[in-house]
Amino acid sequence: MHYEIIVNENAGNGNAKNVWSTVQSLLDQLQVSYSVHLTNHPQHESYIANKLAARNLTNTVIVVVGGDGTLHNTLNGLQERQVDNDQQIPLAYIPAGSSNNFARGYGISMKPAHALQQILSADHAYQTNIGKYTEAIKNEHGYFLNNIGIGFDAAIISRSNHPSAKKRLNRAHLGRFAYLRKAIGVIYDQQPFSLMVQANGHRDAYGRAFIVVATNHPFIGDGFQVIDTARITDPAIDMVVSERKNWLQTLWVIRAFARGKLSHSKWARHYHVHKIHYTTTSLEFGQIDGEEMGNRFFDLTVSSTKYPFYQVPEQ
Ligand SMILES: Nc1ncnc2c1ncn2[C@@H]1O[C@H](COP(=O)(O)OP(=O)(O)OP(=O)(O)O)[C@@H](O)[C@H]1O
Repeated sequence: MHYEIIVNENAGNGNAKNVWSTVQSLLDQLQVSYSVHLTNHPQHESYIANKLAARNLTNTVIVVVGGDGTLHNTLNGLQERQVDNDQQIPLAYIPAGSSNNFARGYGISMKPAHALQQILSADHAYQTNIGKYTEAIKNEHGYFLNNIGIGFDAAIISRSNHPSAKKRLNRAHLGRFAYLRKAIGVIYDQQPFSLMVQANGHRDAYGRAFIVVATNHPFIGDGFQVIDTARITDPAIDMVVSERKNWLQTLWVIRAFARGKLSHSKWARHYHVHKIHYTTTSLEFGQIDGEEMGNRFFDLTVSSTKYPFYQVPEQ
């Protein structure tokens, strides 16, 4: 097996550089066949992946060393070229970002040497559920590994991506704390919005939506569980919608979110479906796998598909 390795050394506030150094010395020691591609600007991984897919590689695994954003962009860069499922080059992942939610959802060790072992010991690709979306207003389509959120969580990401804030708080290892602190700020600023959801032949109208997250597994933000029962092994899409009624109820919702119990709350609606369509009628923040989608209108259809991962999941 040959490994094409895409490394975003900037991920995890630069921690990915150390991770890559550990992984590289192990690969050299074990005399593994590999090539490395270091990214040097945002989205570069998408371009590299696209070029690799054009080469119709066989007996090759594409390994991403970075965070959820680097993995997301790599997957989408590959899929732009890979029309047929039998062309798909398997992926693998060594977490080196700040959140690493896909690693939590799939069962990949946070220890680089162990994550590498999960790759090198694999003897087949694991067909893994991933999310698929189309957005009708901007005529976009793509894939996600973790989640798509509109409103609350996306507004938090937009704030957290302010470079000074993220670096300062991550350096102090206050990722989860920072996330919740931003959440309080977002509650002050964010207006509830109208949302129409169609699933299983039913239509639900929400007048004061606030949290809208479709997810492939439980994890979001800095390791919070948005829907604790969601499983990557389940091909269904889980989505939670929570409305904002008043201050007390909103704080209760945030408390449930922080404790990983939001989807069980009487203030949230949990969908567990194969396909879901939803629209907003106002400009809202969106995020996909922690990457900003911008402030925009949404007309989304979300379902699931599969992608091969050449990595043994941890139990
Ligand atoms: N060389 C680079 N310099 C700056 N940004 C880069 C570079 N290479 C990739 N990027 C961009 O960095 C962004 C964030 O990467 P990523 O999400 O992997 O790291 P992270 O934010 O630290 O981790 P996580 O999402 O797990 O919290 C992505 O949008 C990616 O395109």
